[in-house]
Amino acid sequence: MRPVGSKYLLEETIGRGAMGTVWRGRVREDAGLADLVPGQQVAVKVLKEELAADQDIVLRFLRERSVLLRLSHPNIVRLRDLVVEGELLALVMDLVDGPDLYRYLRTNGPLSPIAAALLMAQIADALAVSHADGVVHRDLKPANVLLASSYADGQGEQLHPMLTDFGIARLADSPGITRTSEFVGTPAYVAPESASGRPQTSAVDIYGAGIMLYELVTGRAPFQGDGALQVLQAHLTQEPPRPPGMPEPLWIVVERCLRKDPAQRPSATSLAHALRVVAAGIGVHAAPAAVDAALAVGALLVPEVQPAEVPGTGPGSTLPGATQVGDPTQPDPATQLLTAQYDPGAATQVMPHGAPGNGLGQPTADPTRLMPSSPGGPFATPPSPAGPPAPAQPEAPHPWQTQLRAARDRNQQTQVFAAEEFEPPQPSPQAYQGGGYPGSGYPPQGQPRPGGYPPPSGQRGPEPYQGAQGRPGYGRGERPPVAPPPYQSRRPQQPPGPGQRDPYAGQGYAEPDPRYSGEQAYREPAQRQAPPSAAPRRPEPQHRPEPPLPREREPEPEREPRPRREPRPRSRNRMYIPGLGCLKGCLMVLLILAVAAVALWNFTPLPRYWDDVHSTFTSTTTWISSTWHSVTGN
Ligand SMILES: Nc1ncnc2c1ncn2[C@@H]1O[C@H](COP(=O)(O)OP(=O)(O)OP(=O)(O)O)[C@@H](O)[C@H]1O
Repeated sequence: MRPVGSKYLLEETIGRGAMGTVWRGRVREDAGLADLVPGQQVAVKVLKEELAADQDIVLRFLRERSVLLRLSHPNIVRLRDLVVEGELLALVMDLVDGPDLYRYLRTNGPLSPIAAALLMAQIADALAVSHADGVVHRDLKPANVLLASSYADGQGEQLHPMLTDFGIARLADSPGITRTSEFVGTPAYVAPESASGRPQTSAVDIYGAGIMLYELVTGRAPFQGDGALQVLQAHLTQEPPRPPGMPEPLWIVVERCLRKDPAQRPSATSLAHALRVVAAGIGVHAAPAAVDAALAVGALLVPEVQPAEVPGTGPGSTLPGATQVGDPTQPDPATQLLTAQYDPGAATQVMPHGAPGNGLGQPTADPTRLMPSSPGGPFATPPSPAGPPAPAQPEAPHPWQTQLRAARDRNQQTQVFAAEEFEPPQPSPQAYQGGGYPGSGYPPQGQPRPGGYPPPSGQRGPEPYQGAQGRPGYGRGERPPVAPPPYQSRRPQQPPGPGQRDPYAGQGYAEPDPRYSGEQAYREPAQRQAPPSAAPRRPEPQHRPEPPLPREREPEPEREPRPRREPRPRSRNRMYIPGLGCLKGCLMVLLILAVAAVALWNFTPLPRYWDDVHSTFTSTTTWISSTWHSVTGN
């Protein structure tokens, strides 16, 4: 075990991201902390050494310490401590026992519109609190939403979304790491103003929430592209396509969140409220008033009066000579980057705003130098559009690369890797062909990914990460199996019986069957197992119980028509007589019985026994008749 500061011990790696390595750790017995118990498990994010070695980041880390530490909300992963020790910079936070939303979606497929709305409403709650405190997340994406297991009486396991990585994007936003022409973010979720170097406000988080909402329901982000810059350009120039099957009220919310003009996006508070109204009004059992309220949701989406600003962004960061997207005098960046591959699930990137002529409004920055990537990878340098190619120079390693290499050589325990080493394994688009979401890599709704998390909570066996044991042996890409949450649930067919309370009446989502717990309660009756005698309980529920987020009832999947039965092939025997098969069998049985009878009669003492029985019978009847005659006298 490795000490971090004087208060924590690192036990093992949980996962790795772009900014550092996340460890499962423990509070030391002699730590003497007010709000953490000795021995309590924590998650410790050890930032990469180059971040820790950056004076500017350390200063910002310390300056923002108090605001980040006081961010407290049931849907925010609580930051407990910031440790600065020599060249080590670490964030200590609550350990969350569950998968992140990105992994969850990849395993279980998209959510129903109601479940997605209710989940995002909770994320919007978290954003409302942080925006009120002046903290903009700036890197909203499913990988930054952790799903904590919680146990509520009679409801089994539920997954509770918690937003993490507040302030991290800002830490990486240091001149030592990024240049004025770069930003931190994940291309699929980046707001147009971030992509083009305009001032950023809390509205960038609302944009990220809109992208996430779209993705939760459809399984794919609205703006796609082969290269990162293509995706960024799509954010700037394309309108999001309305996905088929998305309920009108939910689409109204998504569309408003994805407005190019940040001033037209709703505040986090109004977004949370609107999403709950939508969730209540789009279910199959929604009351007419709830349906009407959901259709009028547009009126609830009011912009923030004074949005929190992201310091250091804005006109100052747009350097002279920058070109704008859509500038007809400049070559199209998309065509420059057609060969670059783009991974929508990739980790947070430090991205260039653009090279001359890339149309993204920023001057030269060699993308390959920022986050070292494999040749032809996400940030491969586009071919220079203008002038003859410069003579090939052996490329000097970027300071980051040098530092990373040195860090790896120096320190085996706190592992620091180059970005390309963290790439999570991506399912091939073919993996789920034949259903689901083309190109998303997600399995079809409700269908677990091969080798994914095993269903359901009732069948979940003892797991190595339960209770105080933590999650030994699981790194990024090796998260322990987690049962699907009630988001996957279905509404039971029967209404609640007499005297049974319907806890979800009027909310448009399912009533659980009280005889069952957890996911079982929301299954179709035919799919349920026998009711358990008692719902298993965890000794210490970690989070406040949330109402389950069941799926609305989905239409029965269309059954494939039965293949026409081929007529039975006729016997090749031309003398075929219908029914003879049966007759033959009967005759054969009779023959066997006859042979057996003859054999019995001839080769066993049966005839003798028969004679004995016969004579006994005859003498008995003779005796009975003579006795009768003597009694009656005739
Ligand atoms: N508080 C926590 N409790 C439990 N697991 C965590 C916690 N924070 C992060 N993790 C896990 O650690 C892994 C790495 O997280 P990290 O935030 O570093 O990377 P990321 O979010 O996947 O990528 P990025 O760096 O781009 O944000 C993820 O699998 C995440 O689920």
